[in-house]
Amino acid sequence: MRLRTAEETRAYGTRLASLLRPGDLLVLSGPLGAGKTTLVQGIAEGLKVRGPITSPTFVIARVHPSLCGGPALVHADAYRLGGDLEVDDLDLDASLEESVTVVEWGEGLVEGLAEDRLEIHIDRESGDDARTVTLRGVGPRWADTPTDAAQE
Ligand SMILES: Nc1ncnc2c1ncn2[C@@H]1O[C@H](COP(=O)(O)OP(=O)(O)OP(=O)(O)O)[C@@H](O)[C@H]1O
Ligand SMILES: [Mg+2]
Repeated sequence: MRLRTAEETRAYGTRLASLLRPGDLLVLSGPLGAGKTTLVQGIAEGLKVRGPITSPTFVIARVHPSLCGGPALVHADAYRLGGDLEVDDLDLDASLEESVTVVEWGEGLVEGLAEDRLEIHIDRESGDDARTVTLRGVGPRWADTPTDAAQE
């Protein structure tokens, strides 16, 4: 899926949110400035959670409670975790089973956390603002979920 502007990336995240359920884990990878946090902003809008979504620079993870009785959004930045600390160790004021958890830079770090996860890779293209997003659902949770539903 090609996303030409930051606005398109946000709108894509908002559509993606309609597929999400409590307990879901999303692993976002891609180079610096790819648009991972931008995508999370769209997901947050779709989930109707309290913002703002910013890069979790001084904290490892932030909990964004729902504004409508739905799941909270846990937004973590594994870039700062460094080692193999697990999100479960963070002692967040939220239950991961009841939340949607999104980990930026989680590739290679959080795989052991959950057998079910949606891997989202964002790549930059040279020259302009366009990004390419690739989804890969892993585990039984995603086996029957047509993730391309978010592509329309
Ligand atoms: N098509 C696009 N999709 C997403 N962001 C875009 C796009 N075009 C331009 N941008 C801009 O690129 C920047 C992406 O920043 P963002 O913080 O979302 O990236 P990131 O992947 O989270 O970076 P980091 O690795 O530092 O966490 C923003 O300033 C955004 O406005
Ligand atoms: Mg970011």
